Amino acid sequence: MPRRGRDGGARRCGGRLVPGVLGRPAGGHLRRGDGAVSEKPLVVVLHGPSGVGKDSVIAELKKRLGIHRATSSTNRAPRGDERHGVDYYFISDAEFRQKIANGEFAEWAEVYGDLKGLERSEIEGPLAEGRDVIIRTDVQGARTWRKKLEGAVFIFLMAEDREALRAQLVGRGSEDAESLARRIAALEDELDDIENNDYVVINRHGRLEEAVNEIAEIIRREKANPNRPPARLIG
Ligand SMILES: Nc1ncnc2c1ncn2[C@@H]1O[C@H](COP(=O)(O)OP(=O)(O)OP(=O)(O)O)[C@@H](O)[C@H]1O
Repeated sequence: MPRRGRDGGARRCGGRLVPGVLGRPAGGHLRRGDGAVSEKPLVVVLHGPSGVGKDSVIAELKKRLGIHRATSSTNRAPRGDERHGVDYYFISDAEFRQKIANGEFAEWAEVYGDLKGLERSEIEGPLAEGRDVIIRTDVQGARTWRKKLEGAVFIFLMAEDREALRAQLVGRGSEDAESLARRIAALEDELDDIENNDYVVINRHGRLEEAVNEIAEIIRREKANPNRPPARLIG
């Protein structure tokens, strides 16, 4: 895959990643050979370590770009101030299983005893309307989406200091030993996956806007990229 960016800019993977700020301002739409402007709706898959700022970034992107945040469904009950249609679609176990049987999920899994999945309509519906979609996931989800999505852009959101992420997990002090070990293993798994993404964006402390600007720029550029196949679910 081609590298992008200069001056330590966010780069296309394919070798060693050097994250940072995109190297050059984008120009207008890229043009195909026949002169047609390519401006296709995009699917972005965003993942990164726990607490790195995924929700904060997506909330800003929604405000700015109107991108559709793909909302997962679950058979578990809402917790705390979780809201139906915002955090998840909270549906009954029977309804969830019926949707599995109907082939309505693009992907689903049992996670610590709860069923969670993303319906195809959460991706295909907005795309059909010409809207961009962002999927928030974890590293396992990213691995799955790489096989199930064509034309999607994978962004890894990272903190400026990987040691700080470990320290943050340990320092929370709220976890029992088993849960802490699980979270640290998940962190290592996320970090091992960095090179499999198209871009790495750093969310620097106190500089959320820069990370949002960078991702907005990636989206703008990738939507205009004539070499990117139209985003679609495979199968
Ligand atoms: N650039 C930043 N500077 C300072 N604080 C930030 C920044 N980005 C996010 N935060 C804060 O860090 C906390 C975690 O952010 P957020 O919930 O967006 O992360 P997340 O990756 O979605 O977390 P999780 O994976 O645990 O759901 C929030 O309190 C948020 O306000």
